[in-house]
Amino acid sequence: MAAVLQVLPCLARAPLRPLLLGGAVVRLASGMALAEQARQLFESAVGAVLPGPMLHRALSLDPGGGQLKVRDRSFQLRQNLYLVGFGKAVLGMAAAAEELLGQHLVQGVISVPKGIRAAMEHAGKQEMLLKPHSCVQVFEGAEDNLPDRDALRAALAIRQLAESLTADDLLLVLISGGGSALLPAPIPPVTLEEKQTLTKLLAARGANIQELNTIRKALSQLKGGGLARAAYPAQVVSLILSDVVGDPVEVIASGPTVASVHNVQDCLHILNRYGLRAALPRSVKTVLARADSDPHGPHTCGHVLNVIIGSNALALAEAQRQAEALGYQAVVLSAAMQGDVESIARFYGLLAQVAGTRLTLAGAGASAEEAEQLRELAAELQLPDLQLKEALEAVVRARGPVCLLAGGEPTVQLQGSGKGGRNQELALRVGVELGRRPLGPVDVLFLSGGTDGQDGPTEAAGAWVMPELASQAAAEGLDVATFLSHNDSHTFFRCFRGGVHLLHTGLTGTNVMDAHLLFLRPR
Ligand SMILES: Nc1ncnc2c1ncn2[C@@H]1O[C@H](COP(=O)(O)OP(=O)(O)OP(=O)(O)O)[C@@H](O)[C@H]1O
Ligand SMILES: O=C(O)[C@H](O)CO
Repeated sequence: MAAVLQVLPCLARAPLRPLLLGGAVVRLASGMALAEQARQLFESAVGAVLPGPMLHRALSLDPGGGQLKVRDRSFQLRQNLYLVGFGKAVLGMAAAAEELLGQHLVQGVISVPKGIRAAMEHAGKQEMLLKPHSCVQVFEGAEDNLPDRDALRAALAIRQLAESLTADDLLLVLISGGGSALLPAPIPPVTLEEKQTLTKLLAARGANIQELNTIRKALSQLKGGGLARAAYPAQVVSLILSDVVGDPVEVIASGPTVASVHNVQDCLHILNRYGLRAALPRSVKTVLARADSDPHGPHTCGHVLNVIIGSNALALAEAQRQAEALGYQAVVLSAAMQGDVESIARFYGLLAQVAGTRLTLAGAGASAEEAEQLRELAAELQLPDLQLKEALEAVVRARGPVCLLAGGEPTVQLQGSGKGGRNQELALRVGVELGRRPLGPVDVLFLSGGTDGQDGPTEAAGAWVMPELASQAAAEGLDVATFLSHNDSHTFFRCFRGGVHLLHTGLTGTNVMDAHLLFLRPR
């Protein structure tokens, strides 16, 4: 994420509104190009979870300025407000907090990705930057999302500030995705390098974020509630931007203000599962053995208020509202899209086929076989919040344009050395799926984008596709299957039709995983 130096101003556009002409709502859905609408809805999703709007929704000062309200809780302010933060979106969150809290803020320390201030400055995103003489100290580190010496220095400064607080103080903690790598404080004798190696090995062997962060918590002074313990007896309010499916506060950034419920057995199971138990460094074994005999048991965090202030579901809800304003029948399918990218692509292909047929033939038992395949695949994917039945019912009722929205984080098993990201790979695969299925007399478009504005190590946020993709590509001499076999989706989209299918937003300053938009418009 840190490598991108360009942020386009398009995300600052006003929210979409239906046009009012002579009192009548002009249904833009019938006129505006689908691709442009898709881009705008994606931007509206991201706009709902930008640091400024999020912080303003979560925090308010009473008119006298003596009380800080966080949701339904009030905190007395008397030169006792401190701030720490860590994560990819925390620079903008801290800037918004500083703007809102003004001189009430006594001191702060944040840990953010390397190069992020320069990137935001370069893009003219002043609202993502702290004021020139800010009381918040900024550390940049964790290049490539890996803990490093700079991030360690930041973590120690954060710990020092937390430990200096008293029972009269209030600590505001800003947390977003990428926070784990930006807050490394291994328990001695574990070294930073040992922690780095173990994390890399677990990730490379396919450990999911829950497993990875369980291990990180066991080896860290600040994760798994450690930061909250360091700040005790001060009150702690954590404002959390979720980048994990289901918004589990104990997993996001490894839950530094949430008491850990895992024990050493959980860690050993995970290390066993990935064949890492036998080769553990002595230091790691020592720390795990010590934790096992910890007479205090799990620590509580009664002095902490953890609040999710931004999530994928929130972003999708805003895009849904805007789609409805454009005249679409809009349904959120799921904010927990997880699984192999190939299966997810097949899911969207089948969904477009079933929905397309129902939309144009009004149900009537059409595409029963595909509907069954779709249900089976949905069951296999085990998406906890999937609203498939509701979405298909809405399609039958619609008799007009439909927008199905979803979000989450599919997985790509990297096989080739190509350039791409999970959104571009998903879009490309969905393009192929759409091309090989009968969809009926309906225009279909699928867009997939990373809400942080950077999909994998590319400068694009994602891409959009239509059913004609594979045939148009072939006419240009591009073989989609070859690009896919090398995970080379970005190279494909750069070549295909001069790159017009790429979604470019630049770094957005937020991150709530990915958004998927499927449009069906009867011709
Ligand atoms: N060539 C490629 N093709 C497809 N996916 C890729 C490719 N290279 C990397 N990826 C995927 O990109 C992801 C890493 O990129 P990125 O930094 O955007 O994701 P992330 O670490 O989950 O961070 P964030 O949550 O901020 O998006 C991984 O899921 C990885 O599998
Ligand atoms: O930092 C982390 O642990 C991941 O981004 C999940 O929040």
